[in-house]
Amino acid sequence: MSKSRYEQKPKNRIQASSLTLKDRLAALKNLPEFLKLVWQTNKWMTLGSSLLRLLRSAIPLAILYVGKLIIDQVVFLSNHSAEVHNYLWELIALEFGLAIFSDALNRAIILIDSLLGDLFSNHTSIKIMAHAATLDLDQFEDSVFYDKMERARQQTIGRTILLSQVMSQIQDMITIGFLAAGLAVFNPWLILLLFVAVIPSFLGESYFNDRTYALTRGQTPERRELDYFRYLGASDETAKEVKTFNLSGFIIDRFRTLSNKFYLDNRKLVIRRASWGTFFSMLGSLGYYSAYVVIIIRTIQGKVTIGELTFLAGSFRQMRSLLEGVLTRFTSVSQGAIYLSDFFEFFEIKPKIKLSAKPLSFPKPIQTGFTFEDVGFKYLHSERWANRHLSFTLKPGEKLALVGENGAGKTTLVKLLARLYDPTEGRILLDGIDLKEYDLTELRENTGVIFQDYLRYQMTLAQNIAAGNISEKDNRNLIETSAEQSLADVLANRLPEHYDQMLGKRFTNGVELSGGEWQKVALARAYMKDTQLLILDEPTAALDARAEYEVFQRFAELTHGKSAVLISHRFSTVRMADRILVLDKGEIIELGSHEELLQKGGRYAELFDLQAMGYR
Ligand SMILES: Nc1ncnc2c1ncn2[C@@H]1O[C@H](COP(=O)(O)OP(=O)(O)OP(=O)(O)O)[C@@H](O)[C@H]1O
Repeated sequence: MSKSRYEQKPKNRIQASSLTLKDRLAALKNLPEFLKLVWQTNKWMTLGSSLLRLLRSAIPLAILYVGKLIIDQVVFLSNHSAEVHNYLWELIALEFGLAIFSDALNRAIILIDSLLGDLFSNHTSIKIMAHAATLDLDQFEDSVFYDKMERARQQTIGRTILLSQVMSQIQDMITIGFLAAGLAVFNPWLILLLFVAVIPSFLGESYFNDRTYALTRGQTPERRELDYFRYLGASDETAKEVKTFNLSGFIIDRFRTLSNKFYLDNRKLVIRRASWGTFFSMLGSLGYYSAYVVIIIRTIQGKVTIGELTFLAGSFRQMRSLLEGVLTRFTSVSQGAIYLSDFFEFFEIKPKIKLSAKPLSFPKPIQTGFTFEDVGFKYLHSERWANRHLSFTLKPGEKLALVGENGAGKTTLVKLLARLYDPTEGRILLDGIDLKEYDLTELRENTGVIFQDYLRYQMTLAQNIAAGNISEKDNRNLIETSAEQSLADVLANRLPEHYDQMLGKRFTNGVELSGGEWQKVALARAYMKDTQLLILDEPTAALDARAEYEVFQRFAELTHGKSAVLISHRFSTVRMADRILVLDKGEIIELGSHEELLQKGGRYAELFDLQAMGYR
């Protein structure tokens, strides 16, 4: 079996089990791409936030320096019993002004960050949805892919936090630069002492972040299971079955076991982290007080003034907390940068269905029809053939019914016809040319498929019908005609808000429909497009006998001249088709008209008699 694109190890893949500092630094290379994304989200806000932060980063040094001047001035005045003159008041006013300015800058930065964060989160969510839309059906059916998409999706909030973290990181580093320059003028050794005090704490943080990351990542599949049980246990869609089968005890037990396992795993790590964190923080305080002692001794010796003492002690204290912040934040920034790998990797996943370089236009009308040439198909990760050795032609205008037991491969066949998958072996031709040569968008526009597991959109009736051809969502005439054709118009007339009625129970004023009513609504989608091929996969299973009869009468009239494939277990429906294709274990065992197959006395005749007997 060939390896799928997303199973291969991408170049920038970082293995989760052991994350070294090198890995973390390597992950930082995702940041330029990330910042580009931020820039694309909103240029002006990005620029504004950067400028304000630059300004803000110079303020601590300025305040400390003005503070030193004030204290020196006060000491001078008190030693010389001199008159307080304007200079002191000016300094105090300056410091006051700086404090107010700094506060205003902070608020402006928080404001811009939160707005930019919202926009950024919307921007990336839209990008994820847009990319997911380009991928193939079987990629969604693969759990490896699904986990990756989940991680890319769930990290939306994480990425928004990362945004302000990266910005703050840059700002704090510039502030440290300013403070270090000030400190270096008086005593460069203090800076060295500072680093020695802070680095153990950084290494500790870094180690524990690695463990947390590895743990969280390793838990992704189980977390999905946990989310699923949470949904099963408390959702309108599951409530009915959970109640009648009395499943809540089972669901709660499973949830409890899983969530308890997470709790215990996490608790161990959190406790170790807290203990080591306390120890490292003590080392930091030791460093600070050592420096403090050095400065005090030098002040007593008269080598620095009292003002300088406060300046140095203040600078040192601020630098320590900034440096600790920067180093701690480094681990979360690199953490975020590693999660970004998941995000960017998701965008590296390419659809497997290859588009033709020079796509052909869909033929109008179809000349010779769709021809299956020894087509076989295996689902991803499956060793079994779902379809094999399929050879037949669906002629233009022909109505073909597919018959076969559960799992015989009927739905798979129509998915191949609609090019939701490409055959594993053999070819499907349209008018003698491989289906792969045709423009995929045109192919989709010219084929209408209603699957047995169609979606019940929690939207209005009109929107539910318009889903069949969303470009016509405002074409009320078309929507109403489609509803008439599928018999959904009676329902529309009955609903209080008619076509604007919200369906389903999820949103306010929603009305729940019966199974058959939903099916009529879904069927209306088929009539929204003037397609050349229509596929109905068990479209009438939930309809009552009269409705089914009428639906098919109309279907035959409305699709006159068009090709159609019907899947049904009801022979009253099946017999209306021009030809019937009988599948068994993915292979064709019979093909012919109702009369021909009855005469043949094979599987079709046997199944037909079986059903007919039930009605006698
Ligand atoms: N997404 C999938 N991934 C893997 N295997 C699948 C998938 N869908 C179907 N199969 C398998 O392929 C085989 C054919 O399934 P298919 O849905 O085509 O049958 P069907 O004839 O439409 O059945 P039914 O009458 O029950 O709808 C089955 O054995 C099924 O287990």
